[in-house]
Amino acid sequence: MSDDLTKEEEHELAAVKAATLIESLPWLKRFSGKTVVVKFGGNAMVNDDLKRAFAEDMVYLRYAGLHPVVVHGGGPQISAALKEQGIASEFRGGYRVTTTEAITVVRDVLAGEVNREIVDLVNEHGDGLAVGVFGDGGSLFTGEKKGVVVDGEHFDLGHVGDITHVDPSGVLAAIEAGRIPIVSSIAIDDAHPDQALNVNADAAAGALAIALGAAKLMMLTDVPGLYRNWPDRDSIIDLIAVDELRELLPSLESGMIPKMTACLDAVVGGVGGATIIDGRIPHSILLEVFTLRGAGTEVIPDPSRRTENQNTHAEVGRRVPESAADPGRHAATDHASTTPQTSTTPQTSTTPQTSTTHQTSTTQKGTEQ
Ligand SMILES: Nc1ncnc2c1ncn2[C@@H]1O[C@H](COP(=O)(O)OP(=O)(O)O)[C@@H](O)[C@H]1O
Ligand SMILES: CC(=O)N[C@@H](CCC(=O)OP(=O)(O)O)C(=O)O
Repeated sequence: MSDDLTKEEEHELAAVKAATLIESLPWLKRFSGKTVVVKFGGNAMVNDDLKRAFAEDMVYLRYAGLHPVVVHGGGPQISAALKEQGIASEFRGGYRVTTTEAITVVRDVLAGEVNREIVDLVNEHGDGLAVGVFGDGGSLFTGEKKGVVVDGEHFDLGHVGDITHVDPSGVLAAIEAGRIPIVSSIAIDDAHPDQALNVNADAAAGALAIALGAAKLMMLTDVPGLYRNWPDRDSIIDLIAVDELRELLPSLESGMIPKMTACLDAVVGGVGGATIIDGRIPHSILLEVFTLRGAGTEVIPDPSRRTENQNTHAEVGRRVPESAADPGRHAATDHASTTPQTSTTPQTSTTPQTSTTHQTSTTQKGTEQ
């Protein structure tokens, strides 16, 4: 403890630390032995201190008895590589238009550079626990091409796809071996199995969380959470049930569209809860998992549709508004099971998403990140 502190201050500080530790007890009990999927976005990867804090968090979760699975993005890193090679890159409705020339770069950056970097980082703190898994290896992700409708106009996105099939056996084997899988968001194109598809990393994290029957999905990003009226900073949402999110979805912009769609699909698909977290705050994952208040915006199931896996929030009384925490209705289990879904189709979306045409967006992500 600091020499500058009085004895009384030292005792107070110790009491705060003890209170923080003991606050984590219900969450340790709740999540120990459970799988949590963490989406690590490219925007959260630009700072070395944050990357190190993220790696420490993954190792901490593992040693606390949870099974973290990382799905990473790499949007800014892909943009930089494409620019360096003089390949044009633009976004439509939150998705990168990916030409035949670009898909090779996308795969090289995600599976080569970014995946290896995260594996190395986690291994620095975690005694070799991390293992890299490529989405298009061992048929983890299979997908089909998708297009997007923006302002009523249909756009071809090239080698971009939705995941239609997840085979999580490789990831499950890694989890069972006590490892931390680090997964890149590339899929095999079902129509052309020798070709890769560029899959939005949020969508990949959501699909994997469903297939693993995860207790939680956490998405690290560069804002404190979801804003009802973006960019009005007073409109941050702490907790949102899927019905309300479904209504809000058409008003969202750019990168928030795939992110919130993935959260919605994950929770509808049986994942315990999905949270958007500010990745710019060091150790925000630990705050989300182990504190009563949590962090960011949490998406929860509608009360009448909760599964056993999804009772956690209401039971512990965390952030749940009265309307969403109707204890009389918790037992209802009218949809997805809590057991790992293996090779079934994970996209149980009730959002305005189809396999070929995605959510209409009123605005577009810029041509370069
Ligand atoms: N309603 C909203 N609430 C919060 N952020 C929003 C909203 N609508 C659009 N955004 C934008 O979405 C961005 C996050 O998406 P994205 O850039 O794809 O993140 P990441 O790279 O972390 O996946 C934010 O930085 C913000 O600019
Ligand atoms: C289709 C599509 O847009 N794919 C994304 C994949 C990477 C990603 O999602 O990275 P972030 O999570 O860092 O944004 C892209 O090419 O940028």
